[in-house]
Amino acid sequence: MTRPIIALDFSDQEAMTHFLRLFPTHEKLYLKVGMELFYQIGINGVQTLIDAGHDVFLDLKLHDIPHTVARSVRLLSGLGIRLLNVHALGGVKMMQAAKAGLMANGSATALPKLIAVTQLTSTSEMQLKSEQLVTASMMQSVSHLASLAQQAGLDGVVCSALEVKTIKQVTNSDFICVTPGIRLAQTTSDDQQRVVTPQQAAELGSDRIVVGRPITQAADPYRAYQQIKYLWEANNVTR
Ligand SMILES: O=c1ccn([C@@H]2O[C@H](COP(=O)(O)O)[C@@H](O)[C@H]2O)c(=O)[nH]1
Repeated sequence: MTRPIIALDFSDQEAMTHFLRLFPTHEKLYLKVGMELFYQIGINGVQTLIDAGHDVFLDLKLHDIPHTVARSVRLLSGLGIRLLNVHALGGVKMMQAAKAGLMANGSATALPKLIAVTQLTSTSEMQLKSEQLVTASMMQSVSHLASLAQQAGLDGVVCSALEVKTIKQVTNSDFICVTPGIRLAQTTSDDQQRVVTPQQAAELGSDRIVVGRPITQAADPYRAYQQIKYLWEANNVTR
């Protein structure tokens, strides 16, 4: 069974440590370190999480010229993290460079899976048209970006669970779909636009769900984690 990935969106190590102390020490978690926390704890902080037995998704959404992304991915690939991502909007050449950077890492640790963010789950269909001037639908844009990521040799994408079925049709069933934008029914969506419940994500075929505020800002984060894990796993028979 795949555990939900918990987005550790905290501003410093102290807040992160306080949060992790709410979980039993034997519980090995799948944790996502994003930009906010990484800028504070850096590579050493990520190493601390790995040394404690947790799996780590380093969500830095790299998006720069191919040379810069390749060198960054090469460096980050040796940390022992499980997942690393770039932005598909950087283009095929940038994603190919990222893959080449990954393969050029000579460290003995297992290399992470490399995935690409398609359209952020905080982007609505309306924003796609009015701000990005994209005339295609959200589904077309996301599945096109997923095809480009596959073409560049990446392992999968970050998308909304709403797009998983179409992505798997245009790529293949093994192409990994990691899906944030998860909310329990009848709760706030915050800044997320393309949102589903853990049960829906499972039914729609997500490979991994990413959950932040519904756990980190819950009155009882461990209880919220267990509830979401149960709802996800109970509906997810194949993973
Ligand atoms: O399209 C994307 C890509 C990444 N994220 C990240 O996932 C979490 C979601 O947090 P919530 O509090 O559950 O909304 C957050 O760290 C984002 O940076 C995303 O939401 N959408």
